[in-house]
Amino acid sequence: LAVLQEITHRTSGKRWQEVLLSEEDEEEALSARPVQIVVAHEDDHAFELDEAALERILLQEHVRDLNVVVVSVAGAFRKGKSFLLDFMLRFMYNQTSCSWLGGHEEPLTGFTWRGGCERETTGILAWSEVFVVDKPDGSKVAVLLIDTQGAFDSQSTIKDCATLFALSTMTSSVQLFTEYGRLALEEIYEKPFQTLMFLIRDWSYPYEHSYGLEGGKSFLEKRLQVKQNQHEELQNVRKHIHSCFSNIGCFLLPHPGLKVATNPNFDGRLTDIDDDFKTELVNLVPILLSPENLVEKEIGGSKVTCRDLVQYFKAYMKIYQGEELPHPKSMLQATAEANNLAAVAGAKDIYNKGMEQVCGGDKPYMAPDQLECGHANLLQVAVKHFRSVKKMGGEDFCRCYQEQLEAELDEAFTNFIKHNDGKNIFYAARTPATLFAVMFAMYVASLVTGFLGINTVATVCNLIMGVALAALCLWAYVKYSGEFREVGSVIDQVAETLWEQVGDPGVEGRVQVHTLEGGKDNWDTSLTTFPTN
Ligand SMILES: Nc1nc2c(ncn2[C@@H]2O[C@H](COP(=O)(O)OP(=O)(O)OP(=O)(O)O)[C@@H](O)[C@H]2O)c(=O)[nH]1
Ligand SMILES: [Mg+2]
Repeated sequence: LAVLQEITHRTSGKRWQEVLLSEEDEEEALSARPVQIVVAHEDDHAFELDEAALERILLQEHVRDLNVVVVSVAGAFRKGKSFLLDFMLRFMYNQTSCSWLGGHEEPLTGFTWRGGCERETTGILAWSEVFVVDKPDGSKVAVLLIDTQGAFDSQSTIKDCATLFALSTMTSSVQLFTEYGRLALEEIYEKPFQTLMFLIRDWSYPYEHSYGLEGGKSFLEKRLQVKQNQHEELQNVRKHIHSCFSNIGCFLLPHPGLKVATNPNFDGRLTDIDDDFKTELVNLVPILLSPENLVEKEIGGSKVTCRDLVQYFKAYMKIYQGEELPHPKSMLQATAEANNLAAVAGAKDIYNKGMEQVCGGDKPYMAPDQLECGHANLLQVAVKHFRSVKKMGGEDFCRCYQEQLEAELDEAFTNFIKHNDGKNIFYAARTPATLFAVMFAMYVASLVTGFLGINTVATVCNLIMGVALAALCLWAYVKYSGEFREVGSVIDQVAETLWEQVGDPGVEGRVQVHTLEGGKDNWDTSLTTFPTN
């Protein structure tokens, strides 16, 4: 569920306090701390995705295949976004307890927050621990909390703000967001975004609209009404918002009290916060985060897993690298691209897991034709999975990615073959056997030529025998110690070439043919005896 975005709005002379938009997004975490996943470079106003940090969080074994619920907070700077997120963290850590709000004297920690008028959070941060939650329907989901740089501060350009909004909420500036939503609608006929929650802080008119969700609902209905005499742009924004989100809500939060707002020594402890605020906070956070209310992130009508989310992040980040704000169409294209890449990653995972079962590291050597058979089956399963995932971008676009998938699986198969061959002790013994054979041949040759009196040839034979012996000793040392591995592989290569020239070309031939022919579903096992080339 929920991205929260603050916007300040003035209508009919009244200040519409800070509004926090809540929507559904993405992410998860590692060892309980905020991790910078998008770094903001101040000098050139560029943003950079820390892919490694993102992957460390999202590709953890226990969460990567779970559908993700991303709760991210976006909005104007200095409005208490990080502060609010820290209460969400408290809920996530203690949700079974009714006193999840924490001890009265406990300072508030988690995402860094502070008082003052200078901005604090820059770029985008994710909580390193991804929470795994059991939903009432029995499914498990991964919940990721995200904090974003505040908008409209004195150092950021409009593009910076729009980029961050768009990245964290996939919506950012209303124009970009609604426009994107409209394009996505044309293609998939479903609402592209899930939940949008406006959170209005410091609400001072409870006598007109009461605090909480109900008051927020009546207030929002009034504000989102489309009226005939409204400017067309205002009308469009209102219509678009409804057509883009499956669920729109609004929550009115009271002022937290003067200590929170003005005391420089305030450290977040509950005793310093007004009771009204705490009461409403206890109502608000479960609306966003309790298991029955968690809404999984969907893109193009399909639920997104943590693994998929990495692809989406990369794709969206890429299109924001340019000088200009991206056209909504390129955002849609990026979504289609990430859609397909995510499906490729999922299919590859199925293949790799399946192959691990068939011929993983702890499995003994298996006959090449059985291995090929396993590969052909899993290739089919993986491609079927890829095709069954709902994707945007059309058939031709999808076909390119299917080809990419098939090529990558063939490459993976080549590695599985090598790995399997490595388990064959006869295969492993090829180098010493060849060297022994060379030594023996040279020994016999030197004896014969010495007997016949052709001493030069005999000397050369002896020399070659000596070289082969030295190579054998060196090879044995490399294999034993693991040092000078390059020298070891040169010796292996030379021995392999000799083996191919004189010995059985079958094994190597099979590997070679594979690389050339890989990808065919109905593998012809008779290829195993094809000669090299
Ligand atoms: N008036 C008011 N102040 C609040 C509220 N919530 C938090 N604050 C205060 O707002 C100040 C800023 O909090 P932060 O959480 O650092 O704000 P932020 O939006 O993350 O700020 P940036 O990271 O700079 O964008 C702190 O002093 C909080 O005590 C609220 O609901 N109303
Ligand atoms: Mg902050």
